[in-house]
Amino acid sequence: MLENELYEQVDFVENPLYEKVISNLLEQQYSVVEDFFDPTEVEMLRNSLLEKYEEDNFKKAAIGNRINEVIEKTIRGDFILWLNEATAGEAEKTFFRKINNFVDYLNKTCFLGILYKEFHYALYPEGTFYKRHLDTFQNDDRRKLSMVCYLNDQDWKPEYGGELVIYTNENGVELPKTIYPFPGRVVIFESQILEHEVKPVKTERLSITGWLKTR
Ligand SMILES: O=C(O)CCC(=O)C(=O)O
Ligand SMILES: [Fe+2]
Repeated sequence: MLENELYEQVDFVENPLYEKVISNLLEQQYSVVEDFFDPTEVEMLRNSLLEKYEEDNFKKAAIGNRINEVIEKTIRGDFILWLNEATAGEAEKTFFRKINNFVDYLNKTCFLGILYKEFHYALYPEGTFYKRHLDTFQNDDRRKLSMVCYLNDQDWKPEYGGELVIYTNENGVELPKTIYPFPGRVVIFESQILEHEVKPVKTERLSITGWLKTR
């Protein structure tokens, strides 16, 4: 037993990327990282998303919880497909391996107690948006951290729109932070604290969005 405990401590390797995310979260309640996934992983996920979208597997995103869903195009206009880890393909398996690794790290270092996760692909067609909201308005206060990974084309330009705007608050003053959905970029933020919105997109915008949840 003692031997095992010792091994567990020796096993722990500090991960600079995850450490950066953690200190960002502590300091400003959100973090933006460019190298959470490598370019081949992003490309695989992007292709998988597009394939599934073309096969018509996506549905119009709703608001409210799963029992009380309302489709409200004046609030959000994206199409989504929930991911199932158990039946995931190669691209999604790789995705979940990394997410699980990250969750383990968070639970070991921050005692966040993340027990569940849920992720969906999202596609915002031209002209769509997601109005300012809090992710816990889905009646799910177990959502602790929101994660978005952008799967846009390599030549994505700021003028294509679809910025994520996070409304931070510094000493009682609201400070909107604009984050462009460049491919491979991952945004992580406190689900219960930070309101945010997706500005109208001028061209199709692709991502994976998900939540790390407590019990
Ligand atoms: O795609 C994004 O940048 C954010 C999406 C979002 O806010 C949501 O799905 O709840
Ligand atoms: Fe959101």
